[in-house]
Amino acid sequence: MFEEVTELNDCTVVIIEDSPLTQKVLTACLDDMCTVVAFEGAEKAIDYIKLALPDLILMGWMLDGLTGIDACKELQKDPITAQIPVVFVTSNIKENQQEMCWDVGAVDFISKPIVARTLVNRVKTHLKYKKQADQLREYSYVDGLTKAFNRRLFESDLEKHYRGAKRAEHALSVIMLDVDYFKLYNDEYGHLMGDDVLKHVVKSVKSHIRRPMDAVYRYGGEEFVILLPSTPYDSAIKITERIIKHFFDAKIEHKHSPFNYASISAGVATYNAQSHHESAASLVQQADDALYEAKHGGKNKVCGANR
Ligand SMILES: Nc1nc2c(ncn2[C@@H]2O[C@H](COP(=O)(O)OP(=O)(O)OP(=O)(O)O)[C@@H](O)[C@H]2O)c(=O)[nH]1
Repeated sequence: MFEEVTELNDCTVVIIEDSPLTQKVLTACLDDMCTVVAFEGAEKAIDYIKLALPDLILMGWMLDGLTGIDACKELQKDPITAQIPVVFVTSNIKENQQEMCWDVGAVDFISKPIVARTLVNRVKTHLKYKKQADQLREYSYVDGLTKAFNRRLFESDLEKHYRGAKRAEHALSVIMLDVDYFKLYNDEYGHLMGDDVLKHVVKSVKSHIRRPMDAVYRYGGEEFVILLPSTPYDSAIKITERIIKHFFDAKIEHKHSPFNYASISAGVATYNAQSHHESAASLVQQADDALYEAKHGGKNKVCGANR
């Protein structure tokens, strides 16, 4: 099931260590294998980790500012950074201190003085595990045919982004997309060609959503949903218009469509501080209602719920 993990040079290891000498030794041992970024203090390191999402953290026990234990607790609070394995680099810590490390999510220890070969092999093993875990997560959340994310991930991302939008008073736009006259397309050109059309929907979407948090999910058979966090209604409408145009401009022959080519319709709904959505589900329902309007108002177009 796994592709064998052989290349580690696209991995990043963050070292958080207040001793410049230990930092130097760790970096020198690892930087032939992967990218290494070193910090003396935990606060700056945490800011970097939240943005860069490295593959492994080598954590000192005492650091400038927060302790290694405090830094781990901070990383555990965020479900995304909590997934990054942490290895403590320590000299003779007591049993109860080791317990504290396990309690805050450490996956291993490396003892000082550093033995280069042990360090390299341990780091290699943890990086391989991390890559395999990432692959597995991806397989379980990605639709095999279209490579969009699947419905299961959509439900959890929707809830997460909806809560985030409410808390931060940001906008959250939801776009429902559906292929027009798709039953007729399948009947005329066959299921395999139909599958290619679905792949093309995702390609069109992916070429127009660029922010790291934007994502497209396969919602059902020929229906897709896009989540655009921190994206106001007008921008979501513009992006959707571009996606619809990009898809149509591929000129995929469809002789049973009045447009002669395959097309998609879309509905947009946006949560913002002024809108009245009781739940994330009601936001999706609004986008779905807008999609229904687009379908019944001629197709190959977008309708919005927040006009
Ligand atoms: N090729 C292919 N077809 C699929 C897949 N999943 C669903 N479908 C087909 O999508 C079609 C959806 O048909 P309808 O719901 O009637 O929608 P439609 O024909 O597009 O009609 P409108 O949406 O009103 O334009 C059905 O024929 C399904 O078999 C898939 O994975 N691959």
